[in-house]
Amino acid sequence: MSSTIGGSVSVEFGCLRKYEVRRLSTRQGSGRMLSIRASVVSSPDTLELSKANAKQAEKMVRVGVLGASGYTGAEIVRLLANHPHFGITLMTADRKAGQSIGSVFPHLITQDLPNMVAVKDADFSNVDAVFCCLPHGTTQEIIKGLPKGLKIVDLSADFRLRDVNEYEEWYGLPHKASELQKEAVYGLTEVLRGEIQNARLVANPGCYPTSIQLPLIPLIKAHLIELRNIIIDAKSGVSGAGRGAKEAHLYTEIAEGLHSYGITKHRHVPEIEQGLSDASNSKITVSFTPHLMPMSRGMQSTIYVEMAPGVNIDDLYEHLNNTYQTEEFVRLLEKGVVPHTRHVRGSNYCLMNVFQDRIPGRAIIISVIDNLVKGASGQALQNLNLMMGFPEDTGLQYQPLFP
Ligand SMILES: NC(=O)C1=CN([C@@H]2O[C@H](COP(=O)(O)OP(=O)(O)OC[C@H]3O[C@@H](n4cnc5c(N)ncnc54)[C@H](OP(=O)(O)O)[C@@H]3O)[C@@H](O)[C@H]2O)C=CC1
Ligand SMILES: CC(=O)N[C@@H](CCC(=O)OP(=O)(O)O)C(=O)O
Repeated sequence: MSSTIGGSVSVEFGCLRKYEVRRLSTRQGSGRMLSIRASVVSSPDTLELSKANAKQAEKMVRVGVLGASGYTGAEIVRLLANHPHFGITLMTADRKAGQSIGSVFPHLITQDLPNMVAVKDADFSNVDAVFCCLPHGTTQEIIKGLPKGLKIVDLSADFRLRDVNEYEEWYGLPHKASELQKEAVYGLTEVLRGEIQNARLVANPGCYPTSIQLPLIPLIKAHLIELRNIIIDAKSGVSGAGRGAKEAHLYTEIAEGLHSYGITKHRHVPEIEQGLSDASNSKITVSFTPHLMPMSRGMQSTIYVEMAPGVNIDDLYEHLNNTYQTEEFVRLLEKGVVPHTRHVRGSNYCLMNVFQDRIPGRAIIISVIDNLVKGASGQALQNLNLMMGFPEDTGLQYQPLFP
């Protein structure tokens, strides 16, 4: 069905048409080009191959989207429209059970999909893998009851913290599936892809922790920054809070203003500290303050760090550049260029850059993602691609929507 040779992927659908997607990498500069060629395959050998491909196509991965009527669920459905190997066979909703996806999300009307059902009525016999896009707390109970053979990518926070006591402390709920917690792999793709490939249950990272850990983990591992006094000022679009109606997220509460929330006690603190502490083999604590921005999607983390003795801003830049040189979805911008949330909108990219502070020895890191894509559904798809043995960028070649 698909093969990867160097930078090219060739995909055959059914038996006759062959698409070749070739990525031309010009990483010296920052550009890359994508060329797509379609041709008719006709030699006897390729006809045999096509029959095999048709068989393989029958084995399309059957995907369930639990919570398809929410923002991250809808984003999974949008991304999967472009996926050659994954087909949606099941979608669930709670209040909106029984409805079609097009009635809940008219932008998805073009997709021919089954109506959403309640989880209790869901038939998992025709599902190989699920994206679980449900509120935390509910998720543990539901995942516990799923058939054992299913691959699961959970977008909620329920399996991200290894220590279930810490989960209880920060989420205010006892963990109800501690056995499953032991097998969960944290899904920060660029950092843990080896483990993710072999996982059955992946805990997809939170949006803030994704934007924060991607720049900090390589710098910590290379001892380029001090482990103390890490200060993170982060801002999110309102879709980060989900689609459920809440007074705090009314237009009148959000528009024409900006406010911080969760000061000193946001539930992403232990997740961020867990990832950074793993990278340093010592306990790291951070100051983290999130803010709500009057925009629908997008996230920026501005991170203030102290450089290690003898380290300068060029060392930070060169190290991040080397680390992410071969990564599709994480890019360091050219020196001096400021990443904006608009530069990643609708895409799975994380863009970042580092700047010398006017205070000697300090650096400022800026990292941007789309909270619904790299911060949720895009990274989830990247992970399921790996778990199912496909190139991790399959179905994720969306360029950012700009301006
Ligand atoms: N939004 C974001 O940017 C990010 C979100 N996440 C996490 O992903 C998960 C989903 O988030 P998001 O899509 O924003 O949330 P939404 O509130 O938009 O959607 C929640 C979904 O879960 C369904 N649901 C709610 N309660 C239940 C229940 N008791 N049983 C079964 N289904 C239920 C809802 O159904 P219905 O609509 O029919 O009531 C809906 O489909 C959450 O855990 C969130 O924390 C992670 C990273 C980023
Ligand atoms: C704007 C907003 O409210 N954002 C959410 C985080 C979104 C996210 O990543 O959430 P999970 O950890 O639940 O997956 C919050 O601050 O709680």
